Amino acid sequence: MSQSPGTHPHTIRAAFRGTLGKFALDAGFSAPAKGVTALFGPSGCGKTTVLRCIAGLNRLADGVCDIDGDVWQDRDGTFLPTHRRPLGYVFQEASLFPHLTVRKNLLFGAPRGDAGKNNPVAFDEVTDLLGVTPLLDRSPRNLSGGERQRVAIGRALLSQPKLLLMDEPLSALDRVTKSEILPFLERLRDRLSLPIVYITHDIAEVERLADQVVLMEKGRVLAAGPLADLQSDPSLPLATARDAAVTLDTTVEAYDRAYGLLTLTVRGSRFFVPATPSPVGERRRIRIISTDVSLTRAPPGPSSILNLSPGRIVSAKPIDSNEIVAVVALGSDGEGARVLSRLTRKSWDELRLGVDVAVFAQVKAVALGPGRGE
Ligand SMILES: Nc1ncnc2c1ncn2[C@@H]1O[C@H](COP(=O)(O)OP(=O)(O)OP(=O)(O)O)[C@@H](O)[C@H]1O
Repeated sequence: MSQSPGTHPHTIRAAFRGTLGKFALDAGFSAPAKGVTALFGPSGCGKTTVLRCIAGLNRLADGVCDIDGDVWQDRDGTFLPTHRRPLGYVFQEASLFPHLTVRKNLLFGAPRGDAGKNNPVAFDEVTDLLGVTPLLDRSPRNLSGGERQRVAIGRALLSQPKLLLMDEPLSALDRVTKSEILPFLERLRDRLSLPIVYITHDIAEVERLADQVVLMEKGRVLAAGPLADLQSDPSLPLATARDAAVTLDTTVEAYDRAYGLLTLTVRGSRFFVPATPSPVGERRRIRIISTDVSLTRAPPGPSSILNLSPGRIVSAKPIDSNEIVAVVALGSDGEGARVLSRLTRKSWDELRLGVDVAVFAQVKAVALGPGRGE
């Protein structure tokens, strides 16, 4: 595999331009080679095509694919065939070998003997992370859809990839099974230092899993960057959507056992959230929906709303003739984490709000609790 001083360690660089049938693709992005990078956009915008180009399954001559310092494709004609690219690929539906046990399915494609001596991903760790240890001696024939998909993810991981590609891995599953698998994917993201490129058209999956997002539309990249940056950019469609939200990665500061409330800190603020106990220092991701955030100009009197933070309006955009979305940077210096507040134009006018105006952002704690923010 070629590695030269001109390459980009710790980075995924992918850019592909060309046509497939009638479809024109001109999509490029760079992202840190760690955590989950979500390719997000409507059906038919080219997400799978980009993933297939990264895998070497589609070949566009005008293409660059540089994964953590290794060049898989370049405009000078470099093009590694798929089997020489150390990647795992998880599809919408798991295709397991029906005549092999779960254990043999998992080990299929795993390096053996000397080649497997220094495997960074250990068998026991993967089966434990994915909760498939009790299934090892079973046949895939009698596994549920969710169990099959967890085995398929395990098999991809045990091939010891440098990059894991996942193409809508939850879309064939029902809502309950999806919500059962999401915590497994969060654990993979948090415990393994393996970059994942994850396709979805479901914003809820992006909010739960993504560290970076590549926003696609009609074969092009609209924007790419850290999830919170894209969510709080009013020029992008995420911020003005009816269900717009920001996700904040917070740290557990305390737990109030008497009231069942976690205190979570984030740059410029802290939030009280109804939740089960979590160890101090643990990372916790919360989701704050734009319609749950209200603004005041002056600190309010006694209120049932537990979460109150000073901040500053940094940008705003009309959604239609009646509603506006404001981006508020939290903290007394107005430099902290950003949240969205969706409000009526009437409130906007009556409070004389505008960019650079100091405000207090309020969020009910119950809006951040189980089933809402968590
Ligand atoms: N090899 C090909 N030849 C012709 N057209 C193609 C080829 N590959 C993809 N396309 C077309 O490119 C477009 C983008 O498809 P792609 O599957 O990448 O979109 P997507 O964003 O992943 O959509 P979905 O979420 O529905 O899977 C589609 O119109 C598809 O028909």
